[in-house]
Amino acid sequence: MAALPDTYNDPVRIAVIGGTGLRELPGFTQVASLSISTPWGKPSSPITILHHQCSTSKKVVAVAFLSRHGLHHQLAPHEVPSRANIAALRSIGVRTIIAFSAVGSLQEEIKPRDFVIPDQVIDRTKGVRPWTFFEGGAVAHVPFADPFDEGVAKVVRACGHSLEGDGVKLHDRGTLICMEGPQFSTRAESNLYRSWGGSIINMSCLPEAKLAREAEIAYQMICMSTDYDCWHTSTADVTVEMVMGNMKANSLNARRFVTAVLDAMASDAHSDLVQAKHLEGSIKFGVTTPQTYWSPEVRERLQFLFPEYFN
Ligand SMILES: CSC[C@H]1O[C@H](OP(=O)(O)O)[C@H](O)[C@@H]1O
Ligand SMILES: Nc1ncnc2[nH]cnc12
Repeated sequence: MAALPDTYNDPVRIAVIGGTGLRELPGFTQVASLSISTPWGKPSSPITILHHQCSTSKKVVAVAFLSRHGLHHQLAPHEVPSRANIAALRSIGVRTIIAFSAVGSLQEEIKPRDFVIPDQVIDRTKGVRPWTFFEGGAVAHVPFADPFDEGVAKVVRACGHSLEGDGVKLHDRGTLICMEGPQFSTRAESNLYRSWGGSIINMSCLPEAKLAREAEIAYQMICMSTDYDCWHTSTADVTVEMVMGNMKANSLNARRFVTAVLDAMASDAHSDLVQAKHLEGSIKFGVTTPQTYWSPEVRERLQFLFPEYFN
């Protein structure tokens, strides 16, 4: 097969970040494979540009796909270069990210293979992952009270519900615990998270969601439950085999879900949402360090991220 072009000229507004068990999106036409370098290094994988034909309008939209843990799942959660991933996606025009994640369930009613659209996160990472673009001489603070994008979430929930009864069960909201890993939780931790009101647990929402917010990108995670972690008294404790087994068994539904979301997002009615017009400009007012005090390195980094704001 001929190698794919390594350039793509039009801006790509929507990206899918695939996680465990979703390393590619089969069924979409691959039109380019981009190797992008950023001031924060290289992303987890080449960014594949896919053409997706919307099933209703027949319109063709370009979608970027990035594999969070690398093409061969060689990056542990704390090794994922999230700053490079988000910066590379923004540099090709991305303003909306649909991020996919395999999660453990912390609640009886969220059964393995159910989908959850989280609306809150509790940060249990340990400060070992770089988590901001704004450091080393340029300080910024962005609101993060609602870590996911409610506008995108609404569309995603409607798509999930449209597939219900067809093997898909969807929970509209939930509090996601993002733990450090790579080891799974102890039983005491799992029970603690339940007592905090946690619904699901993973190792990869943060800092991805924080960096997306800093980059003015609308971000929503679609989670698929693969296990009951280790709190449940009548099911076996989580193992990788269990996670992979449920992911594989339900991969068709995961792909149908993502396809339905891309179809919906492609509609003209969602054009402003996909371009994250509602987030545009927020960083301009979030930076507290006047540009005159920026070092050349800081300027170069922030110009890469926001060429339209800082020159
Ligand atoms: C292989 S089990 C733990 C692993 O699965 C999840 O990955 P992702 O969120 O990328 O789907 C979890 O966050 C851990 O990284
Ligand atoms: N139980 C669990 N804990 C953390 N991350 C997970 N990903 C899938 N299952 C998980």
